[in-house]
Amino acid sequence: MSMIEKADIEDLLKNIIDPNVETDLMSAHSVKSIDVHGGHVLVNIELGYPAKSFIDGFKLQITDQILALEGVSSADVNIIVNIVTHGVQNNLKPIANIKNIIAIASGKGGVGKSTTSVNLALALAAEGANVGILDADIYGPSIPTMLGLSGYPESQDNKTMMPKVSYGIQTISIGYLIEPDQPMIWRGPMVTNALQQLLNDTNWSNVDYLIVDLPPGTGDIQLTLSQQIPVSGAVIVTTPQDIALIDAQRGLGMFEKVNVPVLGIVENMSMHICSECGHEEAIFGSGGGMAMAEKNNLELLGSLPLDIHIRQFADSGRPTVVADPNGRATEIYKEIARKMSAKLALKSKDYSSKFPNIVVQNT
Ligand SMILES: Nc1ncnc2c1ncn2[C@@H]1O[C@H](COP(=O)(O)OP(=O)(O)OP(=O)(O)O)[C@@H](O)[C@H]1O
Repeated sequence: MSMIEKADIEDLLKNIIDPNVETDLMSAHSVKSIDVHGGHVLVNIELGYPAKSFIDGFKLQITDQILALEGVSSADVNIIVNIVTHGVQNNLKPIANIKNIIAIASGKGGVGKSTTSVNLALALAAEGANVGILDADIYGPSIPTMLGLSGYPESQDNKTMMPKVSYGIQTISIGYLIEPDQPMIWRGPMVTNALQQLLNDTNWSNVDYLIVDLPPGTGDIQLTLSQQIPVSGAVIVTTPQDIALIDAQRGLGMFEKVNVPVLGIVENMSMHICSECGHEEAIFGSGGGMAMAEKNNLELLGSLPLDIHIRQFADSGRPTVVADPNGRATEIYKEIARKMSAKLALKSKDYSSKFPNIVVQNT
């Protein structure tokens, strides 16, 4: 029997693709160590994104492939998760106790941006991350309703607010501070101030990802926000309709302008599945999200169906990911959450690998 060597294991790991980053384990810099003693192989892997529902299956897949190599008698594969802080645009100052801010944006209203934000936040939490949501939709805050929360946030020092917590998610929203039927007639600068206060005056606790549910559109407010809040990445939610796509394209342009990397596109309401007969119908067209992703060299992170349960769960304050944890839609939300956070983890590695090698020459 031939002896197994570390290089053989490296070769194997170069051919195992992590589906969340869509890159092999070696190129993604996920392999921290490989030890080979006789026929025993020990591999330590570190993922930069939460992946509770994925790790066991992936570990088994890697172990089986190592065991199938000639000369291997036993294999141990350890996978740990380490979520770190990633870079932000224009060297803005990080917010205390928040590692990464991800903005969720849409070009136009009503495409399901808030529903997607809430479910992605819950999906990140289900995958093992500490998560917060900042409801930046000052004119139409919907996060409190979707998470079944209301009432004024508590304050322990009369200066800062405690986030209101639901299903383990820390949240803050202007909706907690105003009466539900109070009209919001603020001008741009007031809104920007209110938002900065919500972000900075909340006692966040050890947040890995703060999801910011931005207002729809790409006006001055969104632009100012994306210039003032230290955002690590953005996700664009769109429906497959042409008009929504045109607006979403503008959203993309806005983030490019302020140097915030767009992590990908989520297509919402992409297919209607009839609750009576199961028939699938592309009410808002089909393939639009994919076409847009391809055109902009971005990834379509996933597509959610137009599903009456998604609306009913969100309206009742118990979004899909908590109401139906084993359902297909939850699986899609978790997959998108993993891909989006994996993309973020990979981007900063890309960035660090772009630094030139410094060669010191002895003359
Ligand atoms: N995939 C889906 N299937 C069925 N209903 C959905 C889906 N996504 C969102 N909805 C419903 O569509 C409506 C609009 O969703 P939501 O409030 O999330 O949109 P939005 O883009 O945040 O809107 P706005 O920013 O204009 O307030 C809600 O009633 C929501 O429950």
